[in-house]
Amino acid sequence: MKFSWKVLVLWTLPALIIGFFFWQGAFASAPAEMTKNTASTRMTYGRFLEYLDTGRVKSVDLYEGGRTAIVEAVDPELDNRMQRLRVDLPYNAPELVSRLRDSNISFDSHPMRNDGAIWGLLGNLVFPVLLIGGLFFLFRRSSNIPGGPGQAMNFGKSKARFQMEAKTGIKFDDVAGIDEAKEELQEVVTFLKQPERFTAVGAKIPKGVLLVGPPGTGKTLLAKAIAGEAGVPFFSISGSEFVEMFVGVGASRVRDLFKKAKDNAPCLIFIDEIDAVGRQRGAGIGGGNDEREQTLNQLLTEMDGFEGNTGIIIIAATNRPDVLDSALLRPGRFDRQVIVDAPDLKGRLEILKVHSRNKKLAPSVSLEAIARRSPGFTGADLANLLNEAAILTARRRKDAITLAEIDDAVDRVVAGMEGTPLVDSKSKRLIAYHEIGHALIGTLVKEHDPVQKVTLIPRGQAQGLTWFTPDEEQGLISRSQLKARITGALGGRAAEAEIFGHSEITTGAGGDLQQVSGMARQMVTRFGMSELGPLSLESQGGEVFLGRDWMSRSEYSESIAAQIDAQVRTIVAECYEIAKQIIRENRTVCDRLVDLLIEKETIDGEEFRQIVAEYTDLPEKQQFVPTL
Ligand SMILES: Nc1ncnc2c1ncn2[C@@H]1O[C@H](COP(=O)(O)OP(=O)(O)OP(=O)(O)O)[C@@H](O)[C@H]1O
Ligand SMILES: [Zn+2]
Repeated sequence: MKFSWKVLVLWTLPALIIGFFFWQGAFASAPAEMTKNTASTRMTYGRFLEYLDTGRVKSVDLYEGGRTAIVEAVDPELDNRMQRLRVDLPYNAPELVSRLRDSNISFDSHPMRNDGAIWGLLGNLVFPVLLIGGLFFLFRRSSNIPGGPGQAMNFGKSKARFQMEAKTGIKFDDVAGIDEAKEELQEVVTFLKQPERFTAVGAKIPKGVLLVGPPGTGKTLLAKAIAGEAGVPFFSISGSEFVEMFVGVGASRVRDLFKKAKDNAPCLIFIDEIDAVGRQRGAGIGGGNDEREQTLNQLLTEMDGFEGNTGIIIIAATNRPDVLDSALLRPGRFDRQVIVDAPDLKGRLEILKVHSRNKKLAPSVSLEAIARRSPGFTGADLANLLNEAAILTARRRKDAITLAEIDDAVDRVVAGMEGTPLVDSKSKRLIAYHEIGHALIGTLVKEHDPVQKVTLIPRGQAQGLTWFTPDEEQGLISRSQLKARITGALGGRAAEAEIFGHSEITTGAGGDLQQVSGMARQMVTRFGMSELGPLSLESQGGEVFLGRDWMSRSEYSESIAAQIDAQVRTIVAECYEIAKQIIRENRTVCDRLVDLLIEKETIDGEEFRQIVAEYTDLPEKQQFVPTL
């Protein structure tokens, strides 16, 4: 943190104040009773009751919240002399207290010895706490003057956790690569800016739009751009923040949010992750979640409670539209859906243009090459990629980002941080065979995507990696392509088993097998590519289609489940056999590639294919591979 007087004053002043009151509190109420609260002789509780019954007790003083009594009693064994005795009482003896009150024994109850000091201290703390609270509030206020450009204001963390930005400062130009979504939402800007145009001809302005798409595709950004273009305030909250532990809190947050929004209309409300509150009611584990349902009901009520021309538009985002309660999607609520998907090649190029505006790129770097190198990247990934590349450039003390940094940044975004390679050892050899297994099968199976590079440099969780260049914008995927992918993914395990023997296979294939099972299962249940025929048997969420409704997996018959499992197993077994066979038949080139990989740590796709081609014919598709 940078040094500033404001911070110094804000922290030291309260500290001094607290210190002062502690010091004062500790002395202020050192009680005078301390002297009375002592007695050297103890008496058991039973004895005390006996004394009480026989009328020997003259006075009782309770201390320490009723846990200790100092009793004055006459002791017959000591010539009826008065004695001060200390009795430890069983905690909280209310009958005793009422009995003493009703008797004519002198009875008093004192705050405990330290009670006095503690209460005094607490009493004295209330003031400084209020003072500090006030100071912080002032500080927050002064640094968050509403209306400042792009300023986020958090309305009282404890109550409504929504953010408000008076001006988002984001324009449609800042959002790229999702042109269709932008076009559809252009109209929303007009709803906010000129509602008269619609109401004049009797059109009902929609209240809610649902943005559907995977994380990081720019849904939040798009919503902010709408607010920015329309020049209206932007309220945002995440669905997960609505739902709290305490029943009723979520509903009251919804109420607060809409109240604030109405006060600031025209404006835009953005609810991220709406599926967190908007799941189908009564579908939760154990019959549902009262708090969530209450929150959802409040949201529905609020949405019904205002007219479309009030100037409030609600935009919600989710990547699971299928789990949403159908009440949310009815007319008058989120009745418009806009898909915000991961960008295609052209889209990625556009996004890269936006995010490279303020970055220094070497002339040799073409954004198009980066776009080609990053299939499947979302807008957030691309922004992250360029930033990582810039960080690497700075670390390497270069003055512009070159292809080397882009390349490393891609690997980093996809697979995580680079680790230190293993020294030559048996396990390094095994990993090399595993990766070469993937790459070799990827190269020799006809329908597989070409190898981009194989490396033994660990990244993230992986000890080695094989990269493939996916067929750009391929669209539909055929059954044989899926089987080729499964075979390739099994290549690592197949090589381990063929070379080192079944007893030496390792956990390194765990991730591969997960992918394999996922793909094979989808072939059977989603794409109707097995002997079970062209049937959709399972939704993405793991639900199963039976007759008219989607049901959870446990609801369909054991026999269907068994048939699905058998089909999945057949596909995987078949692919695994092919993979092992390819390794067996190409053992010589496999060994040579492993030696080379251990020596060089990385082999690029072109070199890899050249070496393989010396031993065997490459399938046609693999012979001409565009490189970056
Ligand atoms: N289409 C895009 N154009 C430009 N930048 C984008 C785009 N998509 C994402 N980004 C960048 O990624 C960041 C994160 O995106 P954003 O938060 O909008 O994604 P999201 O879809 O809302 O994700 P989530 O569902 O995880 O909230 C943005 O701030 C922006 O820098
Ligand atoms: Zn693997």
